[in-house]
Order: sequence, then structure tokens, then C-alpha cells
Amino acid sequence: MAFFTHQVCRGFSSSAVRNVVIKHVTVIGGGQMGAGIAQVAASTGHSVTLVDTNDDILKKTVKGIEGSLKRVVKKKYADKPEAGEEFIQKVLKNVSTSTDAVSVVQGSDLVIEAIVENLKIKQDLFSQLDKAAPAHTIFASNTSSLPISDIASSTNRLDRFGGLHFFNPVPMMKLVEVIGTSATSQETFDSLLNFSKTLGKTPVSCKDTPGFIVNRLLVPYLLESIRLHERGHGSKEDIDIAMKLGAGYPMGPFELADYVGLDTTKFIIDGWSQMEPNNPLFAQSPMLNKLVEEGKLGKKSGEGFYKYK
Ligand SMILES: CCCCCCCC(=O)CC(=O)SCCNC(=O)CCNC(=O)[C@H](O)C(C)(C)COP(=O)(O)OP(=O)(O)OC[C@H]1O[C@@H](n2cnc3c(N)ncnc32)[C@H](O)[C@@H]1OP(=O)(O)O
Ligand SMILES: NC(=O)C1=CN([C@@H]2O[C@H](COP(=O)(O)OP(=O)(O)OC[C@H]3O[C@@H](n4cnc5c(N)ncnc54)[C@H](O)[C@@H]3O)[C@@H](O)[C@H]2O)C=CC1
Repeated sequence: MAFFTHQVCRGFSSSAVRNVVIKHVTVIGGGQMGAGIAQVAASTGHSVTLVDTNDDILKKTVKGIEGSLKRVVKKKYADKPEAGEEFIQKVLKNVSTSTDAVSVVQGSDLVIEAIVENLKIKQDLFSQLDKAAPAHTIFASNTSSLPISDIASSTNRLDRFGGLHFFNPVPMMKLVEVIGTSATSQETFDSLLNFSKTLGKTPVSCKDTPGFIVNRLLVPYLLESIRLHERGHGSKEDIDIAMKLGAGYPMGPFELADYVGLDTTKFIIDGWSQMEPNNPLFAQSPMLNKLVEEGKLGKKSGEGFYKYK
């Protein structure tokens, strides 16, 4: 259910819309990011429908959310464990699951997509959802690296389409990058900024440029770390220790790449090296490619640059 403030309309349909107050959120993709986004939205009183391709994944996702909530309440309700348990149950009640995105978007004020980092797959999804979702529903992608305008081009709601880029782990990371394309209406952009604030996050405004702000700086750093290791100029362990103790980063670059997922990291690099083949900052890494080829995707698969089981 959407609540509109009846002010000036810019960009769409007959109803006067200034700022869509978001109550019901559909999160598509129940992986690392979708789980975290659903958790934070449900924890801040939104009703959330989480969508993935099958029920087994969704069960695992909800279990993961419960586990993460337990970590949160252990600190937040340290002296009041019963209130903590009550909070967890209340949050979980705000989350429902589905394998049918098209049917659930009908009751949604905001759809946040957090599926695999592949333009065609994201476009196919949004193109289907566009036909089913009500006019007021805002669409947002959590893409790390793809142009929001390319994803939005599969829909007829360019004014109601933006980027909401969260950071991993979502319950802990305070930043959200809010991305507007040249077609995103001011109303949509403001709604996304406000929504990020209701989640307790700090939003920054970004242009629809590759990697927005954080990844445009983080990805070249990560790649140069791997290249430094490939050149034999430092072990993974030493590079990680150096960046933690010498630069104050909470994780070293190899730990972070494993944490993010080497498949996602490779999807980003593949896209950017195609986009700018002569840019040495985006050059492919044989070591990364080999790990992904071997199914070593980082923490989520049990092995990446390091072993986790
Ligand atoms: C790679 C480059 C390519 C980019 C590719 C695309 C990626 C993107 O598009 C954008 C991104 O997200 S980039 C990644 C951004 N994230 C980071 O940089 C994370 C860096 N790490 C950290 O901040 C901390 O290590 C961290 C907060 C994770 C953990 O904190 P600590 O280091 O202190 O270690 P812990 O002892 O494990 O945790 C301390 C306490 O934190 C809480 N916590 C951690 N994870 C949680 C989670 N998932 N849910 C809920 N609570 C959580 C928790 O309270 C924990 O205490 P315990 O429960 O007692 O362990
Ligand atoms: N991993 C990270 O640190 C970050 C990733 N991102 C972006 O978030 C998105 C998701 O990344 P992760 O959560 O790491 O991936 P993930 O691999 O952990 O999860 C993706 C989930 O989407 C599901 N899925 C795939 N196609 C689907 C479809 N058509 N419909 C419904 N569900 C579908 C998969 O079953 C899987 O559960 C990507 O675009 C990624 O670039 C953004 C910020 C940080």
C-alpha cells in the first residue's frame, strides 16, 4: 500500500505524487545482499516479501536472517534477552517469501533487485515486473557495476527507476549509494533517499557512472592488490595484514574479495574490461579467473583466495 503526499507531479501519470512513502518492499534475490536488505527493511518496520528461485534457497535465506538478527540483538539487547527474542520474532513476522516475483509486486511500493550481476538477466526480470507492478511502484537495482539506465531501459518507468547500492554486510554497513539516471524523477530520487534514511543508513547521491563512488575506487584497489601478488611482490597474507594494520582497513583486499564473492568481483571486472579494454585499471586477472573457473567463489563456496571450512 502506498501513501502519497498530494503535491506537484513530475514525470508520471495522473495522481499527484511528490514522495512515495514506502511501506511494502519486495526484495528480489535472497543471496548475501538480498538477505541483508530484507533484514534491515523488516527491522525498521517495513513489510517485506523476499523472492528467490526456489523454496530451499528461501528457507536458507530466512535462517541466515535469523542468525544475523541474533548477532544484532546479542549486542543491542545485551541486558534484555527476552526483549531481544521478541524483536527477532517481530522482524521475522515482517518477512514473507515467494518464488513468484510477478504476482507479489502487485502490492509493492518499492522493488529492490539483488540478483546475479548480469545485465540481460536483470533486464528480463524488470521487463516482466514492469507489466505487473502498479504505476506508483518504484524499481531499484542494487547492482555493483552495471549502468542503472541500461537496466531501466527494459521498462516503461524510467522516471520511477533508480539505484540503491547497499554494502556488505548490510546490517553493519551504514552507507547506501542512491543513484539517479537522467530520467529518474526528483520524486523517485527523494523517495529513495528518504527510504535509505528510514533504514537507519546514510545515503550519498551518485551519478549513474561506472562503480558510482565506492566501487570506482575499491575495484581498482582490489585488482592492483591481486596484481601485486601475481607479480610475486607480496603474499596474500602479508598484503592483507599490511592494509589492515598500515591503512586501517577492517579487512585486507583478499579477505574482502572472498567476502564479497569472487564471481561477483569477476562479473564486475569482465564488464568494465569490455567497456574500457585499454584501461590498465580494469585489466583481467588470471589468478581471479582461475579461481572462479574452479568454483572457488570465496567465503560463500567455502574457498576462494583462502579456505573457510
Ligand atoms: C572487493 C572489491 C570489489 C567490490 C565488489 C562489489 C561489492 C559492492 O558492490 C559493495 C560492497 O559491499 S564492498 C564491501 C564493503 N564491506 C566492507 O568493506 C566490509 C569490511 N569489513 C568490516 O567492516 C568488518 O570486518 C565486519 C563489519 C564485516 C565484521 O566486523 P569485525 O571485523 O569486527 O568482525 P566480527 O568479529 O566478525 O564482527 C563483529 C561484530 O559485527 C557484527 N556483525 C558482523 N557481521 C554481521 C552480520 N552479517 N549480521 C549481523 N551482525 C554482524 C556482530 O555483532 C559481530 O559480533 P559477533 O556476532 O559477536 O561476531
Ligand atoms: N556481494 C557483495 O558484496 C555485493 C553485491 N552487490 C550486488 O548485489 C547483487 C547480488 O549480489 P549477491 O547477493 O552477492 O549475490 P548472491 O549470489 O549471494 O545472491 C544472488 C541471489 O539471487 C538469486 N537469483 C538469481 N536470479 C534470480 C531471479 N531471476 N529471480 C530471483 N532470484 C534470482 C540467486 O538464487 C541467489 O540467491 C549483484 O548485482 C551484486 O553485484 C552489491 C553490493 C555488494
